[in-house]
Amino acid sequence: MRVGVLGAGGRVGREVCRAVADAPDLELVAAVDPGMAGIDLRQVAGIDAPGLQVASTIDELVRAEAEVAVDFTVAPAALANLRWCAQHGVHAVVGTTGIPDEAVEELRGRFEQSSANCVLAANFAIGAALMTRFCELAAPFMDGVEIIELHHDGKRDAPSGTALQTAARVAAAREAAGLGWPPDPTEDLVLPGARGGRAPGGIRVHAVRLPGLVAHQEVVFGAVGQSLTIRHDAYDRSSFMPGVLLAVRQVASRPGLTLGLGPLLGF
Ligand SMILES: NC(=O)C1=CN([C@@H]2O[C@H](COP(=O)(O)OP(=O)(O)OC[C@H]3O[C@@H](n4cnc5c(N)ncnc54)[C@H](OP(=O)(O)O)[C@@H]3O)[C@@H](O)[C@H]2O)C=CC1
Ligand SMILES: O=C(O)C1=N[C@H](C(=O)O)C[C@H](O)C1
Repeated sequence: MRVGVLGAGGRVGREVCRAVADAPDLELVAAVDPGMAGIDLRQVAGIDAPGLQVASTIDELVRAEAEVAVDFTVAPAALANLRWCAQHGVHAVVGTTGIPDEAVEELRGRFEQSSANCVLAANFAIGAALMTRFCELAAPFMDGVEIIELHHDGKRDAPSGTALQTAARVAAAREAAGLGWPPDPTEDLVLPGARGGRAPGGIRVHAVRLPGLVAHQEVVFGAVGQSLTIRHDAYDRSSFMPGVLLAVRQVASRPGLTLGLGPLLGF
């Protein structure tokens, strides 16, 4: 499988370049990142990729005959890249967050019409996919729930894509169980924002940004006399790579657009 990485100079993109280059069944054929165009990939990602320079535009994927594009960029760029992939018949594995729901639906239509497929997941860490699944299981049995996500201080979007996905799945599980929005008893909001943002389904989301953190999330459920906390910690960006490689290997056999890692893991 010939793979091109979009956002190759970023925190996650560099890790993806290394993971693809190390995988015996995959070939790293292109690396795109406009801000680092022309720089040798050995310098950018610290891997042995003789002759591979960072390219400035996605058109490099055509020249390099890439079969799969892996996108870890920023939402507006990812949206343009994915439209390009659907149009040019290049499969896409996407981890970029912050793409609005309506745009995801537009992309679903485009990939349904395309010879290429797309796997889009807000979190490629297998532990994070399990966290979301465990939250769905807990949701019908607990009265209240709030999400606290904690990330490094270089993160551009808030709240995280993982938190929004978790909120959506927990809200759907609550609704299926006949539960409404979680109770919110605050009467006097002394400091605006103190109760976080309210995701669809009424679930409160709190975003923490601090140096030293990587990617962490706590989902706290409450019921009379008890609480249940489900937490996932990514201490290193290598944690996302098994999921990314799984998606790269499976994307050609999953028609249309697949949302989340769950379907690839069998849940
Ligand atoms: N799904 C998952 O498992 C995970 C998802 N993420 C998400 O991935 C995304 C990237 O995160 P991270 O690596 O930390 O961010 P970075 O800012 O470190 O990396 C993004 C890179 O993409 C580059 N870029 C911008 N526009 C383009 C373009 N059109 N083509 C190619 N490259 C482009 C940026 O360049 P410049 O800086 O010059 O703009 C930057 O080098 C975020 O949305 C984040 O939330 C992160 C971790 C895991
Ligand atoms: O920007 C990050 O770092 C991460 N982004 C993703 C998100 O927004 O959920 C996944 C993970 O939390 C790391």
